[in-house]
Amino acid sequence: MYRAMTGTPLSQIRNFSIIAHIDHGKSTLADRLIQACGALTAREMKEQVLDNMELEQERGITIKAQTVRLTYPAKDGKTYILNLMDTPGHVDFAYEVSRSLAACEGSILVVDASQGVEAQTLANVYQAIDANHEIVPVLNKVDLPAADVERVRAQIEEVVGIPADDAVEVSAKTGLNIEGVLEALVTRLPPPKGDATKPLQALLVDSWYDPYLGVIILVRIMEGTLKRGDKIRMMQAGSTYHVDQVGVFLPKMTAVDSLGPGEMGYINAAIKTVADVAVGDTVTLDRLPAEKPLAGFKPSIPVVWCGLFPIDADDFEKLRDSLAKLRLNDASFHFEAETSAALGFGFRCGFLGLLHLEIIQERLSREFNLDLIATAPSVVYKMHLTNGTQEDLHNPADMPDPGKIEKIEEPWIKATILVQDEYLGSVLTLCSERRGIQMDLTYVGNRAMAVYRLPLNEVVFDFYDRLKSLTRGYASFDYQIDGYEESDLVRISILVNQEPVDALAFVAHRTVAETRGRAICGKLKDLIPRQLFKIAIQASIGSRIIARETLGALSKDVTAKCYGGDISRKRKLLEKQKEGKKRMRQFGKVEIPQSAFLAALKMD
Ligand SMILES: Nc1nc2c(ncn2[C@@H]2O[C@H](COP(=O)(O)OP(=O)(O)OP(=O)(O)O)[C@@H](O)[C@H]2O)c(=O)[nH]1
Repeated sequence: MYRAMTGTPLSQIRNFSIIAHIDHGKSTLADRLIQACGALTAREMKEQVLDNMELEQERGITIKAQTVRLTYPAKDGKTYILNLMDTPGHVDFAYEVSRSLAACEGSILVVDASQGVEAQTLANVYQAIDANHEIVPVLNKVDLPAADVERVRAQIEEVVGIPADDAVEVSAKTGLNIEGVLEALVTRLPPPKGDATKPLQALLVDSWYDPYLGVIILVRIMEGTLKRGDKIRMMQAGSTYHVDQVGVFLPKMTAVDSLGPGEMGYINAAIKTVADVAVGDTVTLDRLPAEKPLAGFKPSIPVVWCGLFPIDADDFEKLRDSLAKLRLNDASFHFEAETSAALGFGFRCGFLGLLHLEIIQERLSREFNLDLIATAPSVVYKMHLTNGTQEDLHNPADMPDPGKIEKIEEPWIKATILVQDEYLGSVLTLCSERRGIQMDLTYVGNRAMAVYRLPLNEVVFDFYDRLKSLTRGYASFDYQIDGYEESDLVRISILVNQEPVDALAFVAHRTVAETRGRAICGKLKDLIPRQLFKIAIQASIGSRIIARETLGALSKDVTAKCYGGDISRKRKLLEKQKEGKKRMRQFGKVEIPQSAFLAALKMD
């Protein structure tokens, strides 16, 4: 068994995260640091060891925070333990960034020297500053001809507001000056504090399900010592467990005898499911508990909800099992059973954001082979009812009668957008179309930085896609939830052949209700195949119809064109039609194709 480097003084431990805008080279740099510290031989060095989920590798994004312990013999002659916490780069996972930061004393800020400061660079730095981190700026990709080190250095000072004179210039790709980063970690970041003899206080940073070992939890020891065989207690949850194993990531999981203050490692303690442990909780010893828990961080709350329904009703149980399996490794994702008059039995699912939603949906179809209909994503509204109660509305279809509603509050965000001057006009128009309120407009080098407050409802569906297409992919975007505000919101119902289609119901601000209702009816007219009879497609607020389209009747015989006796061709056509029908949903007498659900709600 690997023995802990017991006796490593705190002064020779450094705990750090790497923060960066997406694609600035965080994972590549992490790999280089691991390689430089000899944790893996070149042959073992699989590309991007930290991004180990298949989907993560394919999409090139980091979803789950990971940690690695490195051993570095520094120029001062001493050997240091460097604990690296990986952090995800995308806005949806900002919460995971904050908990990784809480476990460290410092951060490396990676900025692509050919791109400069981006929206997430700022958002991440502010989080690191909030966590009292010492920050080491690193200018990456200096091998690129387009790298402009001096310009980006000045940007970091002006826009980010931290000194960048001694920013480390590296190329994570070629391996240039990786030692400069390691030396900066040792000389510029503070060592952790803590007392090995105090009662145990360990921050629960992450947890996941390992098919062989069961639930693994990742902790950062703040005070005290944790040993194999100890009985631990979760201070907030109150539950207790026997520790079967403690260990560190080298980056392979390696058992050690004990973990002391300042260290990061894992605990395996026969915990049944990830839902039993709360990230942010404090782990202490049952026989000698700490007086109080550590200041945890806010729990992650799903902000975007949508319904997931199996296309084939027989897949309902399979969907339930698959969702439960995904939840084992992702406690931030929520689901509860739901019934829809239109779509049958399914689940209402909560996500941290749209990317999170997309990832879960893709994993369901790819790993579990499920064909699903997803309803339009919705934010969580706070409903204040006339009877004095308050409830959270996750599904527009459940909205109470307008007469029972005193007021409705909706979530707002603070968004930061960086964009080239030439696209600024269209970005400002997009923001104001989405009820945005401009808070600030400044310049970062030759790019504009617009700060807006926007209702989240206007952003969840296609804001990011629209922003990207308006700016040909150049805009960078980041947001934080920024409170709830009362708003004049109404539920718009869509009726097909007089039948309300609950899965198409949505909530919108009264001022845009009619335009959106009309747009959706218009789109549905093109998306719903003609039937043998005329169909009315309507949008309504309560009993008031605000838009109407009529779909003319048509008799459609797919085999009409095959006269003659070619039976096999006829059969093929009919088979094809049957396949198509499987992808439709019957509403009264009308069949609506699956593609209509999302397409109808896309705004142009
Ligand atoms: N030329 C050059 N390319 C680099 C360098 N570092 C990283 N890259 C490339 O930049 C791209 C993004 O790098 P990643 O390490 O995946 O970026 P990341 O910041 O980890 O991205 P996320 O994990 O999605 O947050 C990859 O194609 C890398 O090969 C560098 O120093 N020079």
